[in-house]
Amino acid sequence: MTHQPTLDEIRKAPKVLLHDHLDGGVRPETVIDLARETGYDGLPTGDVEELRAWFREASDSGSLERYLETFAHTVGVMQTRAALVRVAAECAEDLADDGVVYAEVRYAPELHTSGGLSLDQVVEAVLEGFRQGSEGRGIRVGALLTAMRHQARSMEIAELAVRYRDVGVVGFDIAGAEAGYPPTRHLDAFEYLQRENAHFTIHAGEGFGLPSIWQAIQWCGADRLGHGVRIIDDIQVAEDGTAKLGRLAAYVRDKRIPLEMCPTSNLQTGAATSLAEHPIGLLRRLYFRVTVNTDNRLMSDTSVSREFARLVETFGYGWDDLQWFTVNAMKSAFIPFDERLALINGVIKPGFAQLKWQA
Ligand SMILES: O=c1[nH]cnc2c1ncn2[C@H]1C[C@H](O)[C@@H](CO)O1
Ligand SMILES: [Zn+2]
Repeated sequence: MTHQPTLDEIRKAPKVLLHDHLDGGVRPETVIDLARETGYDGLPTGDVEELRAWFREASDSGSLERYLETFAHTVGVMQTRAALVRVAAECAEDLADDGVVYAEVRYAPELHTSGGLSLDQVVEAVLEGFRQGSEGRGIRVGALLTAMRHQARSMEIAELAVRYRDVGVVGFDIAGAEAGYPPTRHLDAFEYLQRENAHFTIHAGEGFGLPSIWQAIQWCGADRLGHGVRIIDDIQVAEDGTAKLGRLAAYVRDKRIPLEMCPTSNLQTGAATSLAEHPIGLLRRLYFRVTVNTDNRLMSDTSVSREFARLVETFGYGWDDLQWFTVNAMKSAFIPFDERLALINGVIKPGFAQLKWQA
């Protein structure tokens, strides 16, 4: 290994993204275009660069609740079929340009019906956009349907996810403010999904701590954890660096439960204080099944490559670490085993081997 991977080299690596919100990754210029086309008049500015900076700064609030307020503007312009097709197509294009070869992109269908679309029409529009944007670009994009945890539509959304599972929807999720809205509030939806042999992840351990993670896994049966950073509260590190895992942390590691970590987003919402102190460093050292994600590319002005580059800079990671995160993510995807394996052996490993050879 001669030098640390640079951002340009990382962009060329075949990457996998499991946690990315469609309404958190809209291009600023598209937000402005769509606002004009759909008559949305709530934007803080009509200038592309100012709007890009506004999202980044307004999201730096240190609170998940305030961070989520910025979504009013993206959701506000995503209320027509044409807008949803465009945003989804551009999402697939942007991820492919960043070198992502497999992505699971999530959004909440219930937030996109105020212009008169039905839930089914919302799902069909987004799938069409992913299809258009992926075509010929060497990327596969699956959808995760999110239910908002403060609302009461999770069963309906879970049924929607099952209905569309053979045509591009690969799983289910709950998102929104975590404190006060525990995962068990949606237990019926999770039990339904389990009976249907369907996959789901749960945002847990981001804006709230261990009880949320415990419920997500032990009551609801989550396959993966969105963020999960607060699992760190169940790990004690002695002065000599040795770590003692509590029962929940040990369970998460032993069962290889994937953690969808989103470092930059966590700094903005206050889930972590600095990148150097971000739990990802310890969790990677302890071989938890860590994956690296963007959460919201617009709000965090980021990409998978940039998240990787920041980790390289902070923790001194090399190609082997980046490949490890990537293989972890591919193993944790919600598509069938044989398809995951084909991507690992046919795309990811050869891609990283070439970059390592060139380094
Ligand atoms: O990091 C997050 N935690 C909880 N909820 C989130 C996060 N990022 C986005 N959301 C919410 C806001 C979006 O409107 C919704 C669906 O993508 O999910
Ligand atoms: Zn998220």
